[in-house]
Amino acid sequence: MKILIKNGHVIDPLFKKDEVLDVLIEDNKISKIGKNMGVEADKVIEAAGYYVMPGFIDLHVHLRDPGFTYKEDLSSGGAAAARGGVTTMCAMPNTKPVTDTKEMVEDVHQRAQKECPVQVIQLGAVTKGQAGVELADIKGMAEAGCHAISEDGKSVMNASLYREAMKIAKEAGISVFAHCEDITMVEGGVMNADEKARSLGLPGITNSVEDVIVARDILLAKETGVRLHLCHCSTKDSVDMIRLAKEEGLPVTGEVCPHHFVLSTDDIRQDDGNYKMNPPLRSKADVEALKAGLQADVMDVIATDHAPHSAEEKNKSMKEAYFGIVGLETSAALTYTELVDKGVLTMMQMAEKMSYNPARILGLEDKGSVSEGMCADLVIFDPNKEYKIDKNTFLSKGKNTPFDGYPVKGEVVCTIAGGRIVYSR
Ligand SMILES: NC(=O)N[C@@H](CC(=O)O)C(=O)O
Ligand SMILES: [Zn+2]
Ligand SMILES: [Zn+2]
Repeated sequence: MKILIKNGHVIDPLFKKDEVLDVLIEDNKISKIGKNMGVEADKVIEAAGYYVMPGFIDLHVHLRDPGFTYKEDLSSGGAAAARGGVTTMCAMPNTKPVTDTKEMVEDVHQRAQKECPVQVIQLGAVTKGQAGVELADIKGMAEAGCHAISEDGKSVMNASLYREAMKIAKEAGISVFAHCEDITMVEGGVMNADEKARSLGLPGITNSVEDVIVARDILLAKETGVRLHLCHCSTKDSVDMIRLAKEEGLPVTGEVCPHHFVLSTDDIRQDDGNYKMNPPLRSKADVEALKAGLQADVMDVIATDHAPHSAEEKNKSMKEAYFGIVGLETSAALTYTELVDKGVLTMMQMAEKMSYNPARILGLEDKGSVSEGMCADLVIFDPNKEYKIDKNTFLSKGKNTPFDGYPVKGEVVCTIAGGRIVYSR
């Protein structure tokens, strides 16, 4: 199968290409890139006025499969990813049972080949059952291709055990993806600890709940030499600590989720569970620090933390609702609208943070770039389309979003994964 994408504005972070070009795909590879190519193809896609970018690589997705498939499964999560321009995604292991063995990682990888239109990389848990007591088979899961371990949903509170896990991960050549939250400090908090929480009569989560674990984990990464990726950073001090770690040359990367750079605690108008996520929406000062961190490339990755839940689990008060919101189908539009269109990031930086840098973190040599010989994972993006986000159009089973009705600019026109068209507007 040959697909020719004509006249698109190619953004390639690897060779820093930023110009109108044609892209030819043959089978699952990008075979040729050039100006006004006159080649025969089975399918020609006219992309004038659109960006052609490397398919997005989302390092942080909850696919809920196995065990919570009423919230999402490989197929519905895959459809949502394709619609969002995501061609590779990392599935977090807080499933039921917890994904903590080599066999479970292999099972998801095998099923995903049939059930999911985009690539799934299943991450392994750090401890058995995410119970924080005994280490999971990190080496075995690495052999099964997990690329990283994560206890996401919580932190491994026993620093000695975590340090041991880091040593094994380092040895196995995989990364640690850290959810930073000192559970002993949460004290029942459901949103940012501030005036808004007090006015709503809700218990708050302070910034230090995140910051003390960010500090600890950077120090543990320094000691063990493991590649550390800090998930869903939400505070100014997280950004500052990652800056310092990078200045020291440590292999530390930082992730920001769209909801944390678009919304602040001020946007919470009432006690609505769809505004509840972990970490919570923070102050305006934190939001500005996250944006500045992204702009300065202190923060490397934009990932969704796509966390689908059922309507019953979310349409209630903050105290009762589960933590988490969906993100796969809103991430590109929110990033373009809030960061690129407003001049915070260039289009190249968007491609770096949503594709190139994640590919480097995962060690995927043939992804994250629109250049000859690379895997044919591409997204065609229309930067001019203006519309309001409508949760009823989501292909995800999860409709839990605070962005329903939110005006955005930018839409995925077409997603190509492994040389196959997996989504078309
Ligand atoms: N982010 C969330 O609020 N929830 C996530 C867990 C997590 O990412 O920590 C979930 O699994 O629902
Ligand atoms: Zn988390
Ligand atoms: Zn998560």
